[in-house]
Amino acid sequence: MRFVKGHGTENDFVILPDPDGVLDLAPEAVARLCDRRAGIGADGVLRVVRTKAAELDADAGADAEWFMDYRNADGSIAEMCGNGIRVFARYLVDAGLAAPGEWDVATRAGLRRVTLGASGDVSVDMGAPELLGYGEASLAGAAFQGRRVSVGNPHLACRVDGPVAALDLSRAPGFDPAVFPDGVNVEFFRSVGERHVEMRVFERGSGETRSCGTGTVAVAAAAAQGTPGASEWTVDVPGGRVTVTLDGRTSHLRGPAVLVAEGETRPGWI
Ligand SMILES: N[C@H](CCC[C@H](N)C(=O)O)C(=O)O
Repeated sequence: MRFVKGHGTENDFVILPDPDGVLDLAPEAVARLCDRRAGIGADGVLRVVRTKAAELDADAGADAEWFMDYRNADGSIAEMCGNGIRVFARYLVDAGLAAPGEWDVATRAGLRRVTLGASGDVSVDMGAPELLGYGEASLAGAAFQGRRVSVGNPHLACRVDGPVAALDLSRAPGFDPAVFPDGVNVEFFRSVGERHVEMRVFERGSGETRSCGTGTVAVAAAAAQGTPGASEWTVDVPGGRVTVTLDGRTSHLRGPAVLVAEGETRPGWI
């Protein structure tokens, strides 16, 4: 099986070109690919399939040639991946399967419009983040209050006072499954300047990652509560820096997308 390895602010992915949708990607296979010791190693898998070859609802990919089939490292399926879609778009242009410019990608959260040149950063219209009320997470017995935000996938954005580097994310944060029946990505963020935050994240299905694109949008939306009009936010994550723009109608995420390597898995390994 041919693969390409890429990352967006060190949130890394195994890209599986599958234009005709012939790969039957079982959760166990995804977990093996993502295993950082026995496999290739990644936070998730991006299967690249033409929408007409994907099992999508009739209208889901009507205006997009490509569907991003995103999987978390544990093999679970998630609705959307903000760093992943940047890497996905960069792969399509690099592989000559799409031209630089602006076009839609189909995802399980709906169409997402990407804008990219022949190289450099990628910008994505991430849709309107939905502030859904409040929730709580716990770390080592301490409770953290946060805003529940949907970016197509579920987030809990918890503001903290001290450096996020001081938090122990070696274990999953606790949360109420009655509030988050489908699980949740938990972000911890602190303001470090005007419209400038730092963040760490414990992702649903992948554990702590160096970055979470949908999470940066959730954090910017939570931090911007009450900020009138459009605002541009700088979000520092352990893996780098992204820019989130909120305009009251939708949100845009802009950041790097790097292709690192490509190869073939050994026959019979997966
Ligand atoms: N773990 C997330 C999906 C990946 C999100 C993250 N890698 C991003 O860049 O948005 C979830 O289960 O909703």
